[in-house]
This record gives sequence, structure tokens and C-alpha cells, in this order.
Amino acid sequence: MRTHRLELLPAVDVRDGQAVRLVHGESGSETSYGDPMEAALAWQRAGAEWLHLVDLDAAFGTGDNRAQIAEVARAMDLKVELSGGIRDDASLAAALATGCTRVNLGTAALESPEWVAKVIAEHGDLIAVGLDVRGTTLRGRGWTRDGGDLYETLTRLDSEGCARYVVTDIAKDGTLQGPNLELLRNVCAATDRPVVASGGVSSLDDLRALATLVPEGVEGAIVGKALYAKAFTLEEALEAVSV
Ligand SMILES: O=C(O)c1ccccc1NCC(=O)[C@H](O)[C@H](O)COP(=O)(O)O
Repeated sequence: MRTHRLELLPAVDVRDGQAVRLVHGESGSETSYGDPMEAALAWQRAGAEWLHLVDLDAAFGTGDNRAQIAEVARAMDLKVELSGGIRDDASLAAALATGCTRVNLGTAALESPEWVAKVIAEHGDLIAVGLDVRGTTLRGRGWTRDGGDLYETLTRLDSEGCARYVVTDIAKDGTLQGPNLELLRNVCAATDRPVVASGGVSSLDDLRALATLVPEGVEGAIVGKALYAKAFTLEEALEAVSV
């Protein structure tokens, strides 16, 4: 029996000031969906409890959308998870200053392990780590560079007290091909920390399948492309995972 409802985190990924979705996270594969504020407000009006807000330029190192992202985060009444290019004290302070509920560290967890251990110790539940993988190899710098083995990194982060992981199969991301349930099961078996699933959701059945993994440790699911492509509405998604 499930004990919690699967949390849904509609995504607003921002590139060059626009809400976009990429395919496999690849720069240049953008489809644009207009004003990020409008997208975020639409998800909020539809009943979202969370927003997954990503600065893709900061992730890729092609600039940033920091001011715009902060404006969106501050305008929200819901919980905000901020991601993309949070790699040092300045970017972390800017992210936390938006009043977001948590930040998602990616590259830093691969390239600056001591800093990440420090901020996990300082900020606890405010910090999640994004484990973005091809196979079982982690990818950083906007998913463009290899960054070590998934399970070795998970063991290290667990020992440092990391509160939560956001797990993305890059091969699925933005493709509407369904989430990688096997990867999620394997990660849940390797850690007792909650896991937020990301990438590939295409249908309400995908969300129902993810909801069956709640007892194994999947806490939430990020949904991007499927909502923008109108595969289903957020209201339908929330209804599908209600228990
Ligand atoms: O989150 C990041 O830091 C990031 C960095 C580089 C490329 C993509 C990145 N995030 C993508 C997302 O978080 C997507 O919004 C999410 O995986 C949704 O995927 P989908 O439902 O398949 O559109």
C-alpha cells in the first residue's frame, strides 16, 4: 500500500529568457514555449504544489537567467526547486535568496565534492543533488561531460547526509518515451533517501507507474515536455496520482 501521494513538479526550463524543452538536454534542440512567468503561473493556477525551475544557460555556461528566475520564484505561492548552474557560494546564495524551497546541485556534486559536503552540512533539506546519467555514468556541465559512477557518488553523498536525489535518465529526457523505471528502482534500492524522478514522462500511465514506486522511495516526478505538448493537463496528472 502506498503511504504518500507522488508529488508532481511541473518544469520550467529557461534558456535565453524563454521557457523551453530540450531533447536529451542537448543545447540547440530547444522548442520554445514562451514566457517562463506565464508558464509557471499556469502550472500554479492548475493546482501545482511544486515548480521545478531550471536556468539552462547557467547549466551550460552560456550566461544566466538569474534575475528572471528569481522574479518567477518570488512570484510563486507554491514550493520551488531551483536547478542549473548552482556551483559555488555566490550562486547558492543567490538561489536561496529567492526563497525557494530547495536547490538542486548537479555539476558541483561531481567537481566540487568538498564544497557540496559543506553545504549539505550547512543547509540540510534545502539541498538536493541531481544525478543525471547516461547508463550509470553521471554527466555534469549541462550534461556535456562525464562525471563518474552513479553508485559510487550516491554512496559518498549518502555518507555526507544528502537529503534527496533528483534522478534523470538523459536518454529519456524531453523524448516522451516514458521514465526509466528500472534505473529508479535501482537507485531506490541503493539509498534510503527520497528520489525525485525526472525525464521522459509521456502519459498519465507513466505517472501511475511512477506512483507505484512511492513505497520504494520515489517521492516525486518532474514533468516537462508532456505538459507543454498537451499530452495531458496538470489537473489530470494531479488526479491520476491522487490516492
Ligand atoms: O536540471 C538541470 O540542471 C538541467 C541541466 C541541463 C539540461 C537539462 C536540465 N534539466 C532538465 C529538466 O529538469 C527537465 O525539465 C526535466 O528532466 C523534465 O523532462 P521531460 O519531462 O522529459 O521534459
